[in-house]
Amino acid sequence: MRTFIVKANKAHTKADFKLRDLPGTSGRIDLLCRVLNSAFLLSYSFRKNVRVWLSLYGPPNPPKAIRFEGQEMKPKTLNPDELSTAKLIIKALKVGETLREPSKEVQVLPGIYVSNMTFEDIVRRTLKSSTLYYLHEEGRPIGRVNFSQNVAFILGDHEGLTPEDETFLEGIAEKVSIGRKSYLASHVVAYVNIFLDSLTPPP
Ligand SMILES: C[S@@+](CC[C@H](N)C(=O)[O-])C[C@H]1O[C@@H](n2cnc3c(N)ncnc32)[C@H](O)[C@@H]1O
Repeated sequence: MRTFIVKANKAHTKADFKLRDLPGTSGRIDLLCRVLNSAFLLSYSFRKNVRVWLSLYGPPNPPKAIRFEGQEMKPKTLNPDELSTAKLIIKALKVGETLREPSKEVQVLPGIYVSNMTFEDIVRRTLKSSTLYYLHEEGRPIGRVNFSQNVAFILGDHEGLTPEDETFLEGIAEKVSIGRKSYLASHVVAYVNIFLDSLTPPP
């Protein structure tokens, strides 16, 4: 299983943004749509062995967590275009508006869940079943890491993680780098997926 956790510190936690101006009005939910695309979509098929957590901390009701579970999602739920993916996030945020409990998850569609879980909740839950890595430009080169079966990768949004996020991750997530340049979050996810594919012999 591969898990990607994106900490999106500015991403809106209510569907109060304009679909036709996602970058300007949503706290960069456009970036999250592209991450989902890179995490799940193959040409003509879909990665069932992937889970994505979007950890949203923007206004007005942080935190919100949206979990996408590849094993449960119907392949046609996620399409390559950004707008239809943004509509899935909007649906999740609308369902999440009624949630009061801190950690109860509610199903939005098969394989898509929303909750009020914090970034720390997500990380602690993931640690129970996966080795955790923090994707960072200055980390250990990805080619020198021995990956186990269940791996989880944390990455930031357009502004990266905060110093507080980084302090929390110290000692629990090794920093791993795909190169010294700062790449787009969606490109990083695509690269990690393709790199991990290359470690597994074809069936
Ligand atoms: C667009 S980058 C953020 C850049 C931002 N200026 C910063 O200071 O973090 C989004 C995320 O992609 C990941 N990332 C970007 N380049 C990377 C690299 N070369 N190796 C590993 N992860 C990278 C990091 O997790 C980063 O937070």
